[in-house]
Amino acid sequence: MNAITHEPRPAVEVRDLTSRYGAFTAVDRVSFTVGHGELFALLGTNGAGKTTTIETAIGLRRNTSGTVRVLGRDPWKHRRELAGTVAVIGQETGFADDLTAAETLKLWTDLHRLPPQRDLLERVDLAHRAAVGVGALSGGERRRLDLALAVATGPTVLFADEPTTGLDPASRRRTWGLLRELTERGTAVVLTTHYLDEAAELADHVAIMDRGRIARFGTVAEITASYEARISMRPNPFDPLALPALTGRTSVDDGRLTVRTTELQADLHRLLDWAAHTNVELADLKAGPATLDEIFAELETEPAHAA
Ligand SMILES: Nc1ncnc2c1ncn2[C@@H]1O[C@H](COP(=O)(O)OP(=O)(O)OP(=O)(O)O)[C@@H](O)[C@H]1O
Repeated sequence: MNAITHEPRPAVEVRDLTSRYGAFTAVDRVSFTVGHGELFALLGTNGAGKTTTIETAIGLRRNTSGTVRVLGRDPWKHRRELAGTVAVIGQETGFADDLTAAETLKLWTDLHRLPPQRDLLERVDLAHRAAVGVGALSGGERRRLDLALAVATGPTVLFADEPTTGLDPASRRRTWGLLRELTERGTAVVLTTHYLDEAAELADHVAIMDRGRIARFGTVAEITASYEARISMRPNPFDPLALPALTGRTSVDDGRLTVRTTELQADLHRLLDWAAHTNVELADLKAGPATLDEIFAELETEPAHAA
């Protein structure tokens, strides 16, 4: 139906993308590529530039400099041609607000000459909202309807801006299943999210944006491995001077002891051993890699990027 064919080149190529709002640089020389069947997750603090990047990639915003190619095309110039193969979650669907969710899905499948797919509303937890006008759906429900439309057609590229924000854990997992189904069918997915577990679950590669730049890139495991692991607890009784020798750095905040360490297992062993021998209770003990919040907090303390 459309002239865009699969090419060996990446589905999405962003090179040195810079976007300014007046004098303010919201996206600063960002580069990444996404292959067919790959899921690329963009994470970042609020205002890091994720939405601006996505809006540029779907042709809603013109970049100040750099190049953006989606299926080899400039999305700003070829948005209409790309519309048949590129789907977007999180922007206006373009459907009439007074059509119900069920009517919207039927119109969509009819337009694409697909058989009716009534179970799709159920799969995105919208069966109970089937008769509700699209205009009366919440933001999260609209994103799920967008996802149902995307799953129905199996787009070549899907841009999903925070598809799971506001969903309960069970709905999030169902959404993950549908996104995985799409990548297995070859769809390239660019996802923005505020959740590291979501990126860990789904993404082949992750970029963490901070103040317009990609501050970290890799798999979630690679990124978290580049930060010290954390052990934290509320020792009871607590005498900071009685702690055993540890490899990691300790800090105390409001009775909670935190150890930042590159030797998680060894330091945890030392602490447990010490607690057993000294009859100290390690209340609310947590141990594991740095969380996204901790990574963001550390990024924020890094100096602003050099120009
Ligand atoms: N229309 C605009 N005019 C001026 N500044 C803008 C405009 N839109 C966004 N910005 C600024 O550009 C920066 C990047 O915004 P953007 O929405 O891309 O970030 P984000 O990473 O998607 O944030 P969030 O997670 O909060 O959605 C922010 O500092 C924001 O205030």
